[in-house]
Amino acid sequence: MNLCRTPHARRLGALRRQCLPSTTGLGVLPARVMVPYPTSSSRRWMSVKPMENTAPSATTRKKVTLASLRKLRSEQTPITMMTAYDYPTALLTHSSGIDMTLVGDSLSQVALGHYNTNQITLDEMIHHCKAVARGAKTPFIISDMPFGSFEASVQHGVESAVRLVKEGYVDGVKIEGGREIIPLVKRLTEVGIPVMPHLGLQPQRATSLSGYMVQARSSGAAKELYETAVALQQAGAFALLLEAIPHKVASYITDKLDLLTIGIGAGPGTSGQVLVASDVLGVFPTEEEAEVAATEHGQQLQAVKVAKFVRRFGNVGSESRRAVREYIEAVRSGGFPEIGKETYMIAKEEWDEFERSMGPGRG
Ligand SMILES: Nc1nc(=O)c2c([nH]1)NC[C@@H]1CN(c3ccc(C(=O)N[C@@H](CCC(=O)O)C(=O)O)cc3)CN21
Ligand SMILES: CC(C)C(=O)C(=O)O
Repeated sequence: MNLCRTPHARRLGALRRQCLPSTTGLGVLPARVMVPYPTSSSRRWMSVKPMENTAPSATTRKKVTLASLRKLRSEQTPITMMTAYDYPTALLTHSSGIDMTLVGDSLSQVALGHYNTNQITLDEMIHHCKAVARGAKTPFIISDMPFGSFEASVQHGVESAVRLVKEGYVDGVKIEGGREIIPLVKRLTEVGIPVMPHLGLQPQRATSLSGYMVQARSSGAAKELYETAVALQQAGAFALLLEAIPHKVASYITDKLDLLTIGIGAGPGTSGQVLVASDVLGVFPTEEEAEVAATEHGQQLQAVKVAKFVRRFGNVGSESRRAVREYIEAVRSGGFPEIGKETYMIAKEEWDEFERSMGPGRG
C-alpha cells in the first residue's frame, strides 16, 4: 500500500512529514523529514486576525533539533534563545526565528508578579508550557524545572520532567544545580529527556546566597565550576546554561567542553545567548521612566531594576502605555468608537419596522 496516499498519512504529511520516493524498492514511504508546521496556511479567528506570514524564511524553516543545534555550534554560529511565557510571546520566538524558546521560571516574577522564582508550581509551569508549545512550533523548547519539583529524589525529578514533556509538550528541561543534580541528569538522559543544567548564578538559591550575585570570581570557585561542568557533561547534559559568571570562565568552559553553552551575563564566548523576553522588549519601566510617567501623565508605574547583562532592544512598555492612554482619552472624548468605521449597521427598513413596533429611540 502506498502509505502516502492514505488519508491518515496525508494528514500526518500535512503536519510534519514529507513523502519521499523510497530507494529501498518498497514503494513510497513517509520519510522522517521535518517540514514546516502549517503556519502559513493556518488562520486563527481572533478579534484581530493575524495576517498570513508569507516571508520565505518563515515558510521554509524546520523544527530545531539537537542535531541542528550542534551543527550551529560546530559552524560557530551563535545560538539564540529567549524566554516565552504564553502564546503571543511563543509566536514571537517562532516567527522571529529564535533557535531555542525557554519557558523560564522567571515567569513567576515577570508574568505572574511573584516576588521570586521559587513560588511558581509545577502545575503552573505546565499550564504555561502548553500555551508556549502552541506558538513556538519551530524553536527547541526547554522548560525550567521549578523549585520543589526535583530536589527530594531522582524519582520525583523524573516524574516532574516527564510531566513537562508529556503534558507541557516541551523538548527538554533546564535544572538549576551543580554536582547534586548529577544522578538526575544521568537518569533523565537515560530515559531520553534532554537536560540543560543551569550553573553560576542560580536564582532559586537567591535567598541562601543573599541576592543575585555574580559567581565564580575567585580562581577556586572558577575551578570548581569548570569541574562541575565536566561532570555534568559526563552525566549526559546536552547543554549548560551559564549565568552571571566572568566571561573568561564561560569561554574557557565552552572551549574545553563539547556540549552547548548558553550564556546570560557570561560574555560572547559561549555557544549561544539567552535573555528574558520582557528584558529584550523593554516591557517594564526603569526608575527614570517611572518618574517621567508620574510627573507627565500621573501614571503609577512599577519600576524594575535589571541586571548589568540586560540589553533592552526595544521599549514596548512605553508604546503600550501610550496606546492605553490614547484609548482612554478617545473613549472619554467620544472619539471612539466611530459610527460606520467601528460599528455595525442595521438596514433602514428593519430599523423602521423595529421603531414602529417598539417606539422611537434616540432619534
Ligand atoms: N526580568 C528578569 N530578567 C532576568 O534575567 C531574570 C529574572 N527576571 N528573574 C529571574 C532571574 C533573576 N536574575 C537576575 C536578577 C538580578 C541580577 C543582578 O542584579 N545582578 C547584579 C550582580 C551584582 C554582583 O554580584 O556584582 C548586577 O548588577 O548585575 C542578576 C540576575 C536573572 N533572571
Ligand atoms: C534568566 C533565564 C536564563 C532563566 O533561567 C529564566 O528565565 O528563568
